[in-house]
Amino acid sequence: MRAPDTVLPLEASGIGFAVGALRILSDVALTIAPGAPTIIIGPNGAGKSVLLRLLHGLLAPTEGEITWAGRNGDAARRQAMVFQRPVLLRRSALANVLYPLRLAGLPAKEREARASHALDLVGLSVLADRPARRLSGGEQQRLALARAAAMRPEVLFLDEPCASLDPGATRAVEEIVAALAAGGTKIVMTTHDLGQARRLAGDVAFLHAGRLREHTPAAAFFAGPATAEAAAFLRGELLPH
Ligand SMILES: Nc1ncnc2c1ncn2[C@@H]1O[C@H](COP(=O)(O)OP(=O)(O)OP(=O)(O)O)[C@@H](O)[C@H]1O
Repeated sequence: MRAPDTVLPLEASGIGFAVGALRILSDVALTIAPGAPTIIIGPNGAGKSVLLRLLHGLLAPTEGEITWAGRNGDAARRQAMVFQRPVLLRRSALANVLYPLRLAGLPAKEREARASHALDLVGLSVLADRPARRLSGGEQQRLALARAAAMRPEVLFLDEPCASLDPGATRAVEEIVAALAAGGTKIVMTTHDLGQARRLAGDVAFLHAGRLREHTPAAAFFAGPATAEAAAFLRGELLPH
């Protein structure tokens, strides 16, 4: 059950990110509300990963501000992120899921119940004792999702979670993402895969050249994007920066 003290909506107001003279994101205003997944799409180099890292708090914006439920500051305990290439400990799959739960100070019984449930959710219960780094790429990504899910985040950021996975492993990850979303976790995810965006998105944020060009409900976006750039992107055309 969702705690009443939600950290959503997450609001980015006029955020920008620059490294020296290099401007990576400009003037992004985006509200992330509870509900079906928010999918961030756009061409290579558009700034999708940087935007996700800013929202997650791994990077600090050089302009503008980010608030969680109208408050400034750290909502770190209520959100988690899974990266394109999961970083796993040299331990068993189960130990990888248990580790952050221990760091969070949860009692042993709770840790074990959550880890077992999370491994079950991603279909890895039978591989619980296998060294995590010996799992296949798809299994490692599912394990990373289990580890994040076990923390019961309200918001889960996923940066291209299927980038190096084959279609079968991709479908498996999508099913987990859909199950988490159905259970009330707010998913915010970047992807290159338009089919995946169509399958999962409640709303779509389209980034191009460091600017947020559209943020609309998915059905409206795919039926007819409002900008010429998004229309060209959907047609598979290369976009100039
Ligand atoms: N710390 C940094 N210093 C300098 N440039 C950076 C830094 N982080 C990102 N960039 C640049 O900012 C731009 C946006 O990067 P980002 O990874 O967000 O793009 P993306 O939309 O996720 O692209 P892709 O689809 O290829 O993963 C790129 O040109 C990248 O090289």
